[in-house]
Amino acid sequence: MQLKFSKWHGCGNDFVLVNGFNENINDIQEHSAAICDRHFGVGADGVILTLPSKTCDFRMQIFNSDGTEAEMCGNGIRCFALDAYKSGLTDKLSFTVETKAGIMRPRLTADNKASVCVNMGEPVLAGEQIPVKGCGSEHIINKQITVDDNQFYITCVSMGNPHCVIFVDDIKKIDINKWGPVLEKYEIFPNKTNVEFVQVINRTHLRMRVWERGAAITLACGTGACASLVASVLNDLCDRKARLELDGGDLAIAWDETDNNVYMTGPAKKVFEGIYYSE
Ligand SMILES: N[C@H](CCC[C@H](N)C(=O)O)C(=O)O
Repeated sequence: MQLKFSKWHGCGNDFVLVNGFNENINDIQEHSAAICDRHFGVGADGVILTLPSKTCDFRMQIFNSDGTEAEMCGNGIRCFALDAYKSGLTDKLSFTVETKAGIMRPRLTADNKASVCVNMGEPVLAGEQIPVKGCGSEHIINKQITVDDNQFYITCVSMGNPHCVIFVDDIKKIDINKWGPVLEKYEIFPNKTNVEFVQVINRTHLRMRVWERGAAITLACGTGACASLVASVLNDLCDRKARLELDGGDLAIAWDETDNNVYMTGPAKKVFEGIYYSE
């Protein structure tokens, strides 16, 4: 297989983007883990496909570096949108993208600097829809769980993909490599979950680190930043608009009170193009 791709990142969360209009992408999911391998492949947190859609301007598919398909990717869709515009697939500055998490609406800034605002839709809070087992339609806000004799207080939010948000006093003291995988696969999460650890700096500044479902620690997670903002508002720890400071950069997240949609604004950067060869 030969595959033309472009390599992008959003706050250091990096992706191999493949244009499904031109490339043969039939069995790409089974190759996605190999493509993402940082020694034997291109190296990335995920593979993102740009595809036609019957209902929207485009369709986006996202595969994690372990080969699993996710419903949505916040950093990825900013890269997706800027790539679609810069590669001439569209001349529109705002358009619709069909995803497994619903229709997303990226908007590019007129002077085409590499900042993209995305309407990420409404957060889902009912336990059974996130999903979190055994909670019915209850919202999971600051709920105590005990995992391997350790207590955690979790707030769960879906942005189309599941997130478990945990507030900590000092982000530097959390062993994410230990607790991330344990919580990702914890029994109450039937589809597993992304895990965000959040330190509240003040009511308009959150510091977040993430263990991503299917990708382990990444430098940033856009859907996770949205979920972290929503969880912080639900716990009255921050305002509805805040700076999310991630390992790889900052995102501006706002949960609009009038339309209940979450808006994410942040950078997207193209690093290189190439051809991937697989035996
Ligand atoms: N690992 C995530 C998908 C990528 C999301 C993240 N990279 C983002 O920017 O939102 C999941 O399985 O739900």
